[in-house]
Amino acid sequence: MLPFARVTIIGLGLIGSSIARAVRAHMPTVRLTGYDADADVRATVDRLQLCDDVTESAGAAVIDADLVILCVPVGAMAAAAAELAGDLPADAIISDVGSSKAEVLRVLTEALPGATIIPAHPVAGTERSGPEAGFATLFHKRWCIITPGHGADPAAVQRVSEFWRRLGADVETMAPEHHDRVLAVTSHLPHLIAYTIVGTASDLEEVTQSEVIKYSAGGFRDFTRIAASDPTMWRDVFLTNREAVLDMLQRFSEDLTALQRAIRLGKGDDLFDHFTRTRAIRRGIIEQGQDDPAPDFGRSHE
Ligand SMILES: NC(=O)C1=CN([C@@H]2O[C@H](COP(=O)(O)OP(=O)(O)OC[C@H]3O[C@@H](n4cnc5c(N)ncnc54)[C@H](O)[C@@H]3O)[C@@H](O)[C@H]2O)C=CC1
Ligand SMILES: O=C(O)C(=O)Cc1ccc(O)cc1
Repeated sequence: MLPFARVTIIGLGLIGSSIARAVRAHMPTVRLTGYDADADVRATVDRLQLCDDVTESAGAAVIDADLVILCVPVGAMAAAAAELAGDLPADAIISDVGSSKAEVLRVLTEALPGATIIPAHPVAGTERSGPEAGFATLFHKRWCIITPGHGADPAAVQRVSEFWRRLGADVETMAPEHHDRVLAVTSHLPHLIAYTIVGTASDLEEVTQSEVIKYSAGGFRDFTRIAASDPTMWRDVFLTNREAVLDMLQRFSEDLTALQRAIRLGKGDDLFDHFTRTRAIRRGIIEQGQDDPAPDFGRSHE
């Protein structure tokens, strides 16, 4: 049996439109309703026929939903929830796909008192945004982390887990605070480093922009892809996962300083040992079948 019959997606950008496409592909009988605050996005979703209905308000979109998924930037979750609060059916489950979880659970609980809130984070995406960037296979064999709060209804957690499994994801359940620490080091800090290094390279006086582009070897090219990620989305991630990111950043700075010192003092053995340890970590990731699908993930859909 399908976990949900009527699914509403609020926010029809990369992730929302990918969910719509994946629902169409894997659960074609589900009735899909969508709403986006941006009229151009609504028109695009209509043209691409990604939903059965695209409404003119958030309230109209949720009126008979049994699952509502908020796919807006994490800084817009509170406003999106407040907008639909008056029309959310009492038995509906509300979920989201935000990249940070504790703060989102807090604002959703505040905006929707008494609602069944089961947050989730599909750990799958690209640097692109908008409804045309989405694709149906985005979640295939990628993790989706469900982060229920204390006392969440286990049956509701099961239904949301089953929904994501049907979209092709592997599902794990985790406390929101633990999620935020794990993702701070595996996703948020790497994005911050990419944003930094691309800025550093472009600010160099003695190296021209065209040299940076022309001679960007593999490593730097990968950073430029990550640093092209959506500014609104990432601003919100850093502001809503502040403590965990600052803690990981502190540890990272200390480790960077240790490497800096090893270079300055010519301690080749220290550098070699460090690089040997990190090479083993990469090999472990590949052996577990969790390799990055490709730095150009998603481009084949352009
Ligand atoms: N981009 C990625 O790789 C991933 C993003 N996420 C999370 O997914 C969420 C959405 O990200 P994307 O789809 O990449 O962003 P996007 O920018 O492609 O789409 C967001 C959409 O939300 C709409 N929106 C903003 N405020 C709204 C509101 N109050 N009501 C209705 N619609 C509103 C925007 O008009 C836009 O169309 C974010 O919370 C992000 O942290 C999660 C996994 C991966
Ligand atoms: O494009 C990439 O490499 C990503 O890391 C995509 C991504 C961005 C945000 C998330 O919360 C999850 C995945």
